[in-house]
Amino acid sequence: MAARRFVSSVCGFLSSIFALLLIIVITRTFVLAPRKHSAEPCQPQDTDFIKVEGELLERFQAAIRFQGVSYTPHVYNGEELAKTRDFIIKSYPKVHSSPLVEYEVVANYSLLYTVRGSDALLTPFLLMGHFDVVPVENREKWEEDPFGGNVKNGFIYGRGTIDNKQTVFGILESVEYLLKNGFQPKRSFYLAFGHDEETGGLEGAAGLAERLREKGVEKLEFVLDEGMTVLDGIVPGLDKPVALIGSSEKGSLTLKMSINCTGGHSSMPEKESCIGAMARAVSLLENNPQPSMFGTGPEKATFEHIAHKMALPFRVVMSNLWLFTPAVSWMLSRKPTTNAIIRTTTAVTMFNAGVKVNVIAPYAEVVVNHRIHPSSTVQETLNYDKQLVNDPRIQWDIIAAYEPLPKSPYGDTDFGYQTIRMSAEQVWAYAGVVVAPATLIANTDTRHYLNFSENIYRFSPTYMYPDDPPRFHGVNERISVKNWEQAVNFYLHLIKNADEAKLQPLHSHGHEL
Ligand SMILES: N[C@@H](Cc1ccccc1)C(=O)O
Ligand SMILES: CCCCCC(=O)O
Ligand SMILES: [Zn+2]
Ligand SMILES: [Zn+2]
Repeated sequence: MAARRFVSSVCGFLSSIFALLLIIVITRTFVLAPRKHSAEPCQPQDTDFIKVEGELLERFQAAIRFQGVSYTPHVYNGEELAKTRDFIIKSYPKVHSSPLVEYEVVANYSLLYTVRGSDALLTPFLLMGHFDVVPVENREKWEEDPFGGNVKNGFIYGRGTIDNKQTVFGILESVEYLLKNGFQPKRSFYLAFGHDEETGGLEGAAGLAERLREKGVEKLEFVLDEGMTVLDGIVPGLDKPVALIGSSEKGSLTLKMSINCTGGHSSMPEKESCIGAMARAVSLLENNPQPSMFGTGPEKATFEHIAHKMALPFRVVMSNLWLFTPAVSWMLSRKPTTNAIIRTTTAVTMFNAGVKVNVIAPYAEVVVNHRIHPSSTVQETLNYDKQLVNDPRIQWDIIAAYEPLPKSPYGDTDFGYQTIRMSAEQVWAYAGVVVAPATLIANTDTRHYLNFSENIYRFSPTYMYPDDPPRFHGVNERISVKNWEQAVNFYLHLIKNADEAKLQPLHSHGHEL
């Protein structure tokens, strides 16, 4: 009898707990208002819009043909970068002759523009990008010449089309168009185009930032660099495209692990070679990823901003991360793109060992490239690796390292973030785009500008489907002609939206870009 009473009271207790959980889950899903934006629609139609055809398309194709490759710090194809620089100066006559614009070459190849506004009380903003590119590997796997700028099936193929010539030339096309049409900005703005971003910007961005300081620039309203993109069909549970604005940026740690062995004749091998020991270390690193930080950093805000647009099951889950974090963390870990948002990533990028087929390798070295989650640090990342590998024979050297960058605000009154958001919503209104803050999973030149502003954002107007992320630094990098047109118009909208003294309600847009 007592046992029966005990069981029924336990059941009663559990069912009341379950009922309470259910009420919390439903309340958080349907009652807590999803994040709404501050801007209301119903503004006059904004018909300003650039059609990319003829010379606008040909100019971008020509830009892709320059092979301004940067390899390691201070090692790059200077001749091709000089040609790119000169092509820019020649191709945009209004930008380079308007009395509103001053421009100068910095560190031989980079370009700095000052576009003077009429209202000195408005704090200037900065738009930046880079025109150097990473080398091309596996050329035979490319469908089109990586430096041909050819159009095939509506796509412009080439190294740099999405990293990052679409930004540099999208900005230039929009400023040229605005100046041609008599645009007189109220708010001044700067343009900074670097020539060595792919090797850390030690000459370009560093020199451009120094030049801004020399010109007396102390504060920037906001900075926009390359970064996260528009993702369509990549975030699980979201059938709308999402424009992720990088309000934070991961840190970076590039490590070298090395090991020395006695070497000798391959007819008398030890039980384990240097190569074997290093292969074991690599296998441990790849099979034991750094811990998930999901829910501790900016990625939580990303999902809070998009939850209300997700399919119901996902919406319930994303609105109740207090309960579902482990499940969501597992789900996001399954794809490289979403996994990179929730943890410090580990990429073994170089493995060198061996000198001859019949000689025991006297040495082996491996390079590991970590991108550090904003909730972690360089030291934590290194400690994790060392404890995991736990091999006293291995020497650890840090090649390059810096902490995750400061987080920028994304509130309803933050001018920079809201201006970028509004511009993305205007350009991709036809697709029902959702905009959210996010962590940039890679790295940019923005760390050279931290002293000018707390409002630093990383967003490229690139529209990506599931098969596109591997094109970054990879094979068959390309951008659709339509997306190139959207990129130009994104910067056109951004510059116009930023020219207001304060946030304006969202312009309603009828045209599909
Ligand atoms: N943007 C490139 C190059 C880079 C690396 C590290 C720091 C800054 C830039 C990357 O993320 O790999
Ligand atoms: C994803 C955006 C690119 C990151 C910076 C770079 O590789 O140039
Ligand atoms: Zn790159
Ligand atoms: Zn880039």
